[in-house]
Amino acid sequence: MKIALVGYGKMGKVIERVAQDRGHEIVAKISRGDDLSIASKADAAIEFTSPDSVIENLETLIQLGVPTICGTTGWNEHIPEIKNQVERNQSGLVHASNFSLGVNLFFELNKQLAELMNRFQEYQLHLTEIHHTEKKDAPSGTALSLFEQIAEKTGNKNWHLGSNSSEESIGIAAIREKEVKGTHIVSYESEIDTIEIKHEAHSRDGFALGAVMAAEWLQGKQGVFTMKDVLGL
Ligand SMILES: NC(=O)C1=CN([C@@H]2O[C@H](COP(=O)(O)OP(=O)(O)OC[C@H]3O[C@@H](n4cnc5c(N)ncnc54)[C@H](O)[C@@H]3O)[C@@H](O)[C@H]2O)C=CC1
Ligand SMILES: O=C(O)C1=N[C@H](C(=O)O)C[C@H](O)C1
Repeated sequence: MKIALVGYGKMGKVIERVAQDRGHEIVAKISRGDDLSIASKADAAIEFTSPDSVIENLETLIQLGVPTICGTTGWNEHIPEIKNQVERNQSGLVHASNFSLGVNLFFELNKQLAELMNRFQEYQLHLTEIHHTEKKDAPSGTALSLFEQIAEKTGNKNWHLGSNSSEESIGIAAIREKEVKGTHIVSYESEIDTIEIKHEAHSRDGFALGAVMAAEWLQGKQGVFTMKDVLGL
């Protein structure tokens, strides 16, 4: 498969290695300010840039009709308008706050735990995410996905940045430390004890492998998908 990398930062570089190991060819490495139309010669574009660039990039890639994988976080409020554009142009898009197999399994555990714990009001829930100091968005896209999964099971509608939750709102602590690839913790705390589930990425390879597998899976498909569709969860 011919792949165009849109964004050649930390993730773009790992995706290049993983894609080449799987026998794919990188036909374009697109940086900020470059002409995106070069991506039209690729079978798939893999977009990992930044929250201020992603919407313009996606709009152009959809118009070019290039099947697109988007890992950039921090644009959830634009999902409905991007979905409309994909449908109008009959193109294909996989987007996910986290492309790793481990986190997508963790998401399933999170939903099951939320359903169980919702019956026990003595436990208070809070979320923690830890990332490297260069990260632009807070909370992380993955933490917001964890929150949305819990909200769907419990009806809890609000979150705020911080480590303490209240009756009305779940606290999401966003911690920034050098070199941390991505750690997410869901904690249920009572006076007596704490129940926690945790996912810790040891490298960026899992995110990159998931993105390349999503590009392989998307070939010949139309519509908007997430990693749940790719993995058949
Ligand atoms: N969904 C997932 O599994 C994962 C998502 N991410 C997300 O991916 C994004 C990128 O992460 P990193 O690679 O760590 O960031 P990074 O800052 O190392 O790399 C981003 C690159 O995109 C470039 N860029 C910015 N605007 C651009 C544009 N308009 N066209 C082309 N290139 C442009 C930047 O100059 C930079 O080189 C972030 O939003 C991050 O949250 C990161 C890891 C996993
Ligand atoms: O910026 C990162 O690095 C990461 N971003 C994603 C997120 O916001 O959830 C996924 C992963 O945790 C790494």
